[in-house]
Amino acid sequence: MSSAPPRRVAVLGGGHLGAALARGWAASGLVTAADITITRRHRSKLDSLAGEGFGVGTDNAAAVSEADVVIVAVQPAQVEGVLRDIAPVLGARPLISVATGVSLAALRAPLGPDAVVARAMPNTAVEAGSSMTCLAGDDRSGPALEAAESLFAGVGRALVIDEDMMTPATALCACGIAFFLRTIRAAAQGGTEIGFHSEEALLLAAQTARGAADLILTTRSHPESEIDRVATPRGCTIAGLNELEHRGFSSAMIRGILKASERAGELL
Ligand SMILES: NC(=O)C1=CN([C@@H]2O[C@H](COP(=O)(O)OP(=O)(O)OC[C@H]3O[C@@H](n4cnc5c(N)ncnc54)[C@H](OP(=O)(O)O)[C@@H]3O)[C@@H](O)[C@H]2O)C=CC1
Ligand SMILES: O=C(O)[C@@H]1CCC=N1
Repeated sequence: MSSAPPRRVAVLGGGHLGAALARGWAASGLVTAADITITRRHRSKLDSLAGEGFGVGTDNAAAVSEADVVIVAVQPAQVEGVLRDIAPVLGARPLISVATGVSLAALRAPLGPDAVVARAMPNTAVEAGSSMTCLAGDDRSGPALEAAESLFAGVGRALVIDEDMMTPATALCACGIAFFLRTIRAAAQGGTEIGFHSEEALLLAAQTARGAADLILTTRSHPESEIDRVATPRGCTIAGLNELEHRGFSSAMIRGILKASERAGELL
């Protein structure tokens, strides 16, 4: 069971993921917007988050000083500089990095060996409370891993994995949401070609995708068993499925995941 979520959170790096995290935690009720401070260098780009009630600023060390837990959400190559900024004030606060490819050892290098750090790999569905987030820590991560479990379980599902699986997790979950989004978009495009207005086609495709995911998550059955229940002999489903496979659908998805994993492993 995860412990109570931290009261005050500093999100260093209010870009796409940092903003999604802040909004997801506030929407879930896990942390109030006023207790989340988001930083980035360009203050004006934080105006809309400030308007939503979040604390915003450009001073990482000041944000850390007022927080119970720190989230690092800058690009991988920017992590080291941010950690150097905050090293003098971090103390024993748990720090969770969502940066791709930045190891626990690399996080501790500028902070010192006793820094309480963990890694998280969520996807942008944190904003909708529906992320799949993988977490990793080691024997010195204690409170950081606990804070990560409670924060990320509040905006989807969280699973602790070995650190050496964080790169594959990046490809399958963090990049993977883009692949499923493209699949939904493509299905909607097909829907429009067969007669639906685009907004209707998108709704139908997205709810159908959600249904497919819910079937697997609630029944724990295998996708192929579920497909067998849909595909009536000589019917339209098997005709469509076989056409997808003739066009390389499964192969394209598998290759996309492999490529993303390969690139994720090269980011630093
Ligand atoms: N996007 C996603 O879906 C996912 C991303 N990740 C990881 O999350 C991290 C962020 O990715 P993403 O949100 O896409 O990237 P973005 O480029 O959108 O966000 C990074 C943000 O960091 C800010 N930043 C840069 N330097 C500093 C600094 N010194 N202090 C404070 N803020 C700073 C930038 O703003 P400014 O220029 O104004 O400073 C920018 O808004 C990456 O490491 C990525 O690997 C992980 C999982 C999913
Ligand atoms: O594309 C990227 O590099 C980041 C990491 C995973 C998702 N977005």
